Amino acid sequence: MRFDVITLFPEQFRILSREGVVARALSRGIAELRLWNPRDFAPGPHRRVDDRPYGGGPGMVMLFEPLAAAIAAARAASPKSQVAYLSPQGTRLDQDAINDIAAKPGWILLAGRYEGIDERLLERCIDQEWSIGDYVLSGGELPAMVVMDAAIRLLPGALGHERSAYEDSHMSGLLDCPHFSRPEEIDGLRVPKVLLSGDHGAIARWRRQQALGRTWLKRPDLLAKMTLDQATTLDQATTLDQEAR
Ligand SMILES: CN1CCN(C(=O)c2nonc2N)CC1
Repeated sequence: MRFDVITLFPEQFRILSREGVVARALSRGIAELRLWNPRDFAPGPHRRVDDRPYGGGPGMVMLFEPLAAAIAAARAASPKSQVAYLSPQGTRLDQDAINDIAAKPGWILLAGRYEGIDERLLERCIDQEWSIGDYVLSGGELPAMVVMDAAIRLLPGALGHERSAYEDSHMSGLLDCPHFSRPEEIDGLRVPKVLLSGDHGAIARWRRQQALGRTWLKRPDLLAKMTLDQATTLDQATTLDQEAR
């Protein structure tokens, strides 16, 4: 899977290639990342990438021409990729959306800055607009990294234990179950006995019950979204899990 990111701050993306799941996926060729700086596509000696907004008002707007040229160059390099702009006005991303994103061959992510981009880019050059949440950040770089992290970890081979991605929160439509590790007791707080029993069926049932209970208490909206067939799939997965262990 390939990501092309259009950003005025390519250095920010160094963190992705340093350590962790994404860095490992990049080093193994499971995912690719190429960065495009609009300033390299800005004409004239000053290579302007922003200017004042028509109609007045605070801040600056990113200019159409350099971004359109950078998008065209990225499209030429990644012809199978669609273009997505990260912004608070975009479609709010959830795990289902990330699953769909991860199923595509690649994405060109436009990370905006300042007050935003010239609106005509959305009409002429951008295929999708995504938001990572209803709050305003200082730029689109962190949202782009959030999308890359969430999608790349789903790719085959990206995580050590293939099933981990499936068992994570939200993958099954539920919140995650509680996790415990050594020691068995901390300040009178003991690890649930079932987790020490070695009975994998009982452990799987306990974990599913905990996930359902937590979701009911913390995010009942997720349960409302969950269809009966998903719940059945969850049961089947758990049964398969039991048989496999
Ligand atoms: C121009 N720039 C404004 C700030 N921004 C966001 O707040 C954002 N992006 O994706 N989800 C979000 N929330 C990115 C774009």
